[in-house]
Amino acid sequence: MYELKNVTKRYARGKDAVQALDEVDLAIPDGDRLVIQGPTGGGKSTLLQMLGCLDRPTSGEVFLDGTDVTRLSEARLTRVRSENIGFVFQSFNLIPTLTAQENVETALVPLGIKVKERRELAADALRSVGLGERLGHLPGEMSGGQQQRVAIARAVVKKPKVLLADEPTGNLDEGMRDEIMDVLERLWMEHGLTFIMVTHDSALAKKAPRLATLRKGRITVKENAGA
Ligand SMILES: Nc1ncnc2c1ncn2[C@@H]1O[C@H](COP(=O)(O)OP(=O)(O)OP(=O)(O)O)[C@@H](O)[C@H]1O
Repeated sequence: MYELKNVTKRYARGKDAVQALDEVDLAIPDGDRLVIQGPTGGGKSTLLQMLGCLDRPTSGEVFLDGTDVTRLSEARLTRVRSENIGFVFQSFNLIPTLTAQENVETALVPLGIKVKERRELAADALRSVGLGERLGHLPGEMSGGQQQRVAIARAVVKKPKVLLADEPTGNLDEGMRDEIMDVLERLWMEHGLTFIMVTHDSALAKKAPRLATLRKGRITVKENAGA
């Protein structure tokens, strides 16, 4: 469960400041599926960074399961992130010299899981996204859709509570977009994840049960009865 209270984020830009988030209040219950959209520069990625504990607000509070994460030390914040939060980005961010299995394993290293178990968990996660035959492939030997599935396996292998996705289909053609969304929706249903996705894709936004729109750092949220 997330609760954002009065979250403001300002970035310094030369002598000026950019207000990327402007007094955002937002509650996200466990197991929610929330899509965030809005014009470019509206603050979507900044909001995702706050939710992902990748950055701190200039002011305001971000509660994750009752703890104000803005007050945690860097070390505790890193721990919260590596245990609870999986990320999927538009650019798959895989390590090109590591195999699919090794890429997925990297998410388990900070959790102190032993090598043998890491390998097994990574293989299971890759099978769950339909890549059981590709464990030893390098990213460069896979299609964009397959690389994104590796990135999804890496995000969910630690069984996080929360999955954050920033334009996960932005680099993919339409066929692959549907394939990736099917994988994400299945994982959301199977694992009871809280799934928060930024997308410019209005077809995907229409399917979301809850839709947040960010414009000039200000948020509005509406339930999507048609989804
Ligand atoms: N690290 C930074 N330093 C300075 N300004 C930043 C930084 N990150 C974001 N901004 C500014 O904050 C505002 C919000 O940016 P953000 O990336 O959150 O928007 P967005 O809605 O994700 O945009 P897009 O759809 O183009 O990805 C923009 O004006 C952007 O230029």
